[in-house]
Amino acid sequence: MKTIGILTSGGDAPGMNAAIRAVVRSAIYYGCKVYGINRGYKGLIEEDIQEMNLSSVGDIIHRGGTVLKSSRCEEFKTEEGRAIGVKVLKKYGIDCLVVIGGDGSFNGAQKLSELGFPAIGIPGTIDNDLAYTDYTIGFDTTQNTIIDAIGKIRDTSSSHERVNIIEVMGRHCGDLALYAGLAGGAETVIVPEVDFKVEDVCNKLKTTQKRGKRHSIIVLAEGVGNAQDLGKEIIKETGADLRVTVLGHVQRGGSPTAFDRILASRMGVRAVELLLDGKAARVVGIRDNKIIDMDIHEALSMNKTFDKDTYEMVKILSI
Ligand SMILES: Nc1ncnc2c1ncn2[C@@H]1O[C@H](COP(=O)(O)OP(=O)(O)O)[C@@H](O)[C@H]1O
Ligand SMILES: O=P(O)(O)OC[C@H]1O[C@](O)(COP(=O)(O)O)[C@@H](O)[C@@H]1O
Ligand SMILES: [Mg+2]
Repeated sequence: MKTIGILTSGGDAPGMNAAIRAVVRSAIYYGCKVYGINRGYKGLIEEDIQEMNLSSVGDIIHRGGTVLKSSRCEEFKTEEGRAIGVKVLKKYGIDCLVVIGGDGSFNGAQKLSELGFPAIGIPGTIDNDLAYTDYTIGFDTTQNTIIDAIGKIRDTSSSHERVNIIEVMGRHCGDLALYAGLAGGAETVIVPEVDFKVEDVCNKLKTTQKRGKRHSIIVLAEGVGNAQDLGKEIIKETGADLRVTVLGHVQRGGSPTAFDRILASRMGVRAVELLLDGKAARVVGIRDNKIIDMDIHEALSMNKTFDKDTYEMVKILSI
């Protein structure tokens, strides 16, 4: 019988609970013992741990956030911090660890593996910034939250014939801006992966205004820069009546979509199967709708390619 530890780390993401449920329920089904580690690596170092049973994960599949709580923990980036972590895992008799988080959390899991402690990563981040997987848990829900917001802003933007800049999350990855921009019918999408000129944005506004389109939605990825500053430059150049909305943490919450719940469930079960097979230092992902797993070092060394075709398509569809 194996003893599995599970934690959630980094920015929370809708669907993390569905992944926790899948790991706990499938592990118990296969006869394992499961310990939930609260507040990510911070809770590991501080020994904030409890055993989980089938009902610990009851009534959570539909809930956003993470019942295990999450954190960012600087101490775990140090050798000393990780050594404490490994000592605590051993003290509880934990044989292997499931880490649900993003690129940063996976770096932590990789370091644990280098210390000889078996860890498996499940991608939970709204950013969709991991190259080895088509989707991360939470990305779909957040896209839907953003398009809901774009729709509402569009109503007032159209009534007042305004330009609205909507700043969305994604750290250094433009996926949220790009796909939510496409689905929300944005006129302009600005992402960190593609250089842009304020002049081009203004020229587009002038062109569309000439054909009678008086409102415009600009979706800006946070990694590019400040939405207020961009707004000021556009007003200076065009005299537009312009408003800025920074969506912020509303994007991280909410009940996960069916897509994220199903993805999380499939990934959680695969993570447990890997551990039962004695596999370690691997991450779970999805490609072409098939659940895959790969070496964690390999996954983290992959560079994400930006979907330039879709970016060009947004331009064509918004003229
Ligand atoms: N290089 C690293 N070595 C060890 N742990 C790391 C490393 N990078 C990040 N972590 C751990 O993972 C946590 C979450 O990382 P972060 O980048 O904030 O979020 P995410 O995992 O969602 O990308 C960090 O606070 C830290 O505890
Ligand atoms: O929770 P915080 O500290 O406000 O961090 C905000 C950042 O976290 C995210 O929401 C999620 O990023 P991670 O999944 O990498 O933690 C980013 O999109 C955003 O830049
Ligand atoms: Mg990240």
